Amino acid sequence: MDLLIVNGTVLTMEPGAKPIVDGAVAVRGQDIVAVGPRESVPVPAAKVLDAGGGLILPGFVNTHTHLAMVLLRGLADDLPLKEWLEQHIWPAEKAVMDAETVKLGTLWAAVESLKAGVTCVCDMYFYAPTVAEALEQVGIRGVVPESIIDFPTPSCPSPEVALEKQRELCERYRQHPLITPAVAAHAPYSVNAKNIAKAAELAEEFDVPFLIHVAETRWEMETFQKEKGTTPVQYLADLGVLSSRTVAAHCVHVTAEDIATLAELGVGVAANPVSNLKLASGVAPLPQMLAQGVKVGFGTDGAASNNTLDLLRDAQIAALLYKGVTGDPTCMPAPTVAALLTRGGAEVLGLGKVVGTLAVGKRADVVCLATHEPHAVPVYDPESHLIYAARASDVQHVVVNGKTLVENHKVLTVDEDALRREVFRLAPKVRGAVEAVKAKG
Ligand SMILES: CSC[C@H]1O[C@@H](n2cnc3c(O)ncnc32)[C@H](O)[C@@H]1O
Ligand SMILES: [Zn+2]
Repeated sequence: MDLLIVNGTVLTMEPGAKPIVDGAVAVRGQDIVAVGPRESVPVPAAKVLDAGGGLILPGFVNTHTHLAMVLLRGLADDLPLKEWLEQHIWPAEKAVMDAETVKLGTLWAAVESLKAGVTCVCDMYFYAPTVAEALEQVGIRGVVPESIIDFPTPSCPSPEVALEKQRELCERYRQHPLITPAVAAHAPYSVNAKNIAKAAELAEEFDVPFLIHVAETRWEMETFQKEKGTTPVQYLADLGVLSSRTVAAHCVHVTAEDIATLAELGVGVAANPVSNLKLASGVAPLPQMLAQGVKVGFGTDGAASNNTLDLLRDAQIAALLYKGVTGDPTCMPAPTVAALLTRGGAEVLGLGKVVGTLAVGKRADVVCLATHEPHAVPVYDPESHLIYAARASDVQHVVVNGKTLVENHKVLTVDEDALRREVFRLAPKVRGAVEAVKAKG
């Protein structure tokens, strides 16, 4: 055996499975080869990870983020989405996001993600090959698209170039163990129908995820109703671009008919509760979506609107938020939320057969969560603990694709201190560049 993870309660997150007290997970190469009570799991192993009596569970799956935007964290707060994007974020990206900056931002974001228990990220940004290179360097699993918008982006002077780059990426990364190539179109209000259709066709041709922001704000919903006489979801459905490979980020402003359409077409929804709250975009009707059988996972969105990549925090806030808005304490119970954080996210990304639960034959993406700090003692119910008490800082060990990437809170694959120094060095330049752009008007 290559790796044995022992001395913890195993939460497999397989549907209906009970926690395994004093359980173990055995790993050979990239794969889980045994999960069960300690005495049932084969020994010896080349390496043993001791979970210290805590929890052993699948890594969290971040279904929607913009990794390199960690470099814009806290640069524009307390604004609505449209003003935030058009007057602050897009000018900032234009000024600073070259390939080198995206590489640094993505490395830093991957470190933040791993240390928060996230083993799989679905990015949506620019310079996809650079993003993929950074994720491989850290060792985290990723869905990586090149993104199309109807205006020049930091990596593509035109939508045509973006489409070419999307094709090259899909060809280069098919069959990669960690990187799933993908195609992204920014949103139905920023990409015209022809380009959305071309991007979706490419995703279909390569059978890769198709990512798009959908129905994030009231403005988007009202604009579509006024100008096209339909909702953003129906507009995309009528274009024929929604399918089981679609990852629709947000879906805050959706009608009952939209929810039925999302369910019928097998669309995955990446819900971003914290970003939606911070930008005052609204609250996505997740309980209704789940009741109708829509696939749902959680996303942080970028760190410029969250302002962290702590996906556990998104799940925990969601668990409380829906109780608050419905007045029903049984709404979004801990087991449901824990499932969305892991298995649900994997299903949204089309990776449900690969990761999302601890099961024999799946890749070993595993998190060990310490439960000895005062806020974590005692633990009666592991799922309750995860959703109502645990903190990202409890993440002790992280394994991705069978490789130990974090051991005793330390990232092993990259030099965190050196990256921190580089980010500190870059931050004043980012601030300066953004202020210069704003001063120009
Ligand atoms: C082509 S995707 C990257 C693009 O999206 C921008 N972005 C970041 N967060 C959001 C959001 O919540 N809604 C819409 N667009 C967003 C990001 O700044 C990049 O320009
Ligand atoms: Zn987003």
